Amino acid sequence: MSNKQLEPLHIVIDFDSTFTKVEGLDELANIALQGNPKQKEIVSKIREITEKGMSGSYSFADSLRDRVALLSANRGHVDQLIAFLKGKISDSFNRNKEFIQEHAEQILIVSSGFKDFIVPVVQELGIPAENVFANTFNYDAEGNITGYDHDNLLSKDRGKVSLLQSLQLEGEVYVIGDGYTDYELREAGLANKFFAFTENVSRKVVVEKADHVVPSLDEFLYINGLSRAQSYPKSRIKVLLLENVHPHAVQAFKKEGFQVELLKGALDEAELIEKIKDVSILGLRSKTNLTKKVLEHPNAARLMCVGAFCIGTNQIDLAECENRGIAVFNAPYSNTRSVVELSIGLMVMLTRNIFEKSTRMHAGVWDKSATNSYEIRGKKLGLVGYGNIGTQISVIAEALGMEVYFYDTVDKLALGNAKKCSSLKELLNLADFVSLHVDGRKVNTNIIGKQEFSWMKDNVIFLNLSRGHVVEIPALVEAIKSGKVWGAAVDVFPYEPKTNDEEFINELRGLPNVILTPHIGGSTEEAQANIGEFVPAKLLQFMNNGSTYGSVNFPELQLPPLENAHRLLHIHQNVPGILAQINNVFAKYHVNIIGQYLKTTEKTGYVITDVAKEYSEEIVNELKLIDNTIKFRMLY
Ligand SMILES: NC(=O)c1ccc[n+]([C@@H]2O[C@H](COP(=O)([O-])OP(=O)(O)OC[C@H]3O[C@@H](n4cnc5c(N)ncnc54)[C@H](O)[C@@H]3O)[C@@H](O)[C@H]2O)c1
Ligand SMILES: O=C(O)CC[C@@H](O)C(=O)O
Repeated sequence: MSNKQLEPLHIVIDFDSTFTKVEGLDELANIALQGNPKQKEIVSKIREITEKGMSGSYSFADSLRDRVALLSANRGHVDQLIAFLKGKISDSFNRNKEFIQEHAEQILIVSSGFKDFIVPVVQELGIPAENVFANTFNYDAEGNITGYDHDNLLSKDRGKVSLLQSLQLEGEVYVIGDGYTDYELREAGLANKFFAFTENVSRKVVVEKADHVVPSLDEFLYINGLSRAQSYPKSRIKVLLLENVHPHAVQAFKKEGFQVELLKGALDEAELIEKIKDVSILGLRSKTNLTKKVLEHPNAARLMCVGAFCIGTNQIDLAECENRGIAVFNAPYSNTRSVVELSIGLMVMLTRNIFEKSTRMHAGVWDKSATNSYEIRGKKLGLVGYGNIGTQISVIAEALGMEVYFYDTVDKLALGNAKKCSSLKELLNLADFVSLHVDGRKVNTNIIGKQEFSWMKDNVIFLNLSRGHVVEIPALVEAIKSGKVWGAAVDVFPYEPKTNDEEFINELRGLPNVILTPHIGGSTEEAQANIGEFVPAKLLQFMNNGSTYGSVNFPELQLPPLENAHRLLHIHQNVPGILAQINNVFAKYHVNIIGQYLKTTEKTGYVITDVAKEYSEEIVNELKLIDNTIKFRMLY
């Protein structure tokens, strides 16, 4: 990436809420007032004054005077603040440390905050103390802050303007900041451009005045053609997260600078077509269907990868995603344990008829009796589907003294003393408990219907925590009403409400000894937090270095980190000769290949090439023009 000549350029950067994520004085008050019963009140007063000053609705000099008067801080507090602020440097500044260090001489920190804490923090990224222009505190002999230097230009109204006038900088001056006082430099004709920095805070009055709004330092560097950590600023890449995925996921993407939108509920097809416009990364759970119709809509043209924040991926048209070069990832075992625990608990609740007893107790009925209450110990558990969940239930159920049998369409290793059945009928014939744990492929629709219920023992206990369409609901209702099924627990349904505001309508409502749960088998704090970390990590690996390890629809490649090279990712239809064509392009332009990786599925090929040379547009264009190319992208 060519680096624009910086020689005649000065970059003036604000400190509070720009270089760091927070306002230094607010945080100093927070530290100094620890243990003070009025801490909250005073800190919020200081915050209020800061905000008024920053948005230009209060004289700066008055705001500084009022805030320092409320502080009650000393040198020790300033030291604590420095340590705190070092951990609060804005993510995009940390990411671009190399640029900052390299051009430190041309970067000026101009702040109405205090050198006392600003200097040690900006020095972390290599900016020298003499390039920091800010106020200074006065201290008494005990080290208490007694005030500040009122002669300092930066303590006065329009202080930044006066300071810059006095500096008489030569060449272009670009100002990056989040406050109105930063914009004033442009207004006064002292800066050629003002960049409103919105990574930490966005103020309407400031944004409206800006030449450019930059959600990160990467964006500033990109706009100005300067060297940077991200080849294409992530603030330009949209991430859409649906169905209230865990906040960890939002943080993971925000930390890297992506533009993230989180929606609470699921979306139907039409809504998704609308919202997917310009989205590159999509996160969803079990209730949003990513269909062919959505994928082929021009709005979905930028989609690069999809994260299912759950185990099941039946809601996603995986084949169509593959055709379009979109890699799909899921969390294959982050909520397994939660489903297992609930299944075991439900079996106990059902055999003791606990829910009915509890409901009657709430109505004042004391019915102490052992009639129709049983232990699960010694009973036969029949597991349909012996995958991650089925096998874990098998182990725990056996530890509780159950006899475990299973049926799986694939030949599976029996754990412990579990016994394999050779047909579904054999399993259903012998089990006292039947629990379904098959995956949600279409072919599994209605695998349990009238006939299968007829094969079950009388008074069977039946559980479905897998997928709703796997069971024919009218047949289950019939089996419950006829007494064939003595108790049932159902967590998943052929149709599930999109949000918590929609009514749950199903024929199973109101039946005796039937526990209904709103698809919460995997909904524990632990599982959701795990998923919220696991899935973004996969998506970020794909975005940042091209790895597809763990993808459910894509050639899987685990790639080494990219060091001092460009990485070119070529996704194509799996037809003969593509690799040769790619390499012919490199040979034609005398580009030396440092590393090359290829993986294919029946339909798709994925070639990753690491090259040392500066890339040229011609190479990129020729690679894109190779017949049968689906997608092409470049990483540093
Ligand atoms: N209720 C919830 O909140 C919740 C949470 C997590 C997972 N799930 C669902 O639980 C199910 C199981 O999850 P998992 O992680 O164990 O999946 P898995 O893929 O590890 O296991 C599924 C097993 O079912 C077997 N199978 C598929 N079709 C079958 C059939 N017709 N008959 C017998 N065996 C069959 C497969 O061979 C596989 O061994 C999935 O449908 C998943 O979506 C539900
Ligand atoms: O959380 C969800 O929406 C789905 C949970 C579960 O069914 C899964 O597939 O992991």
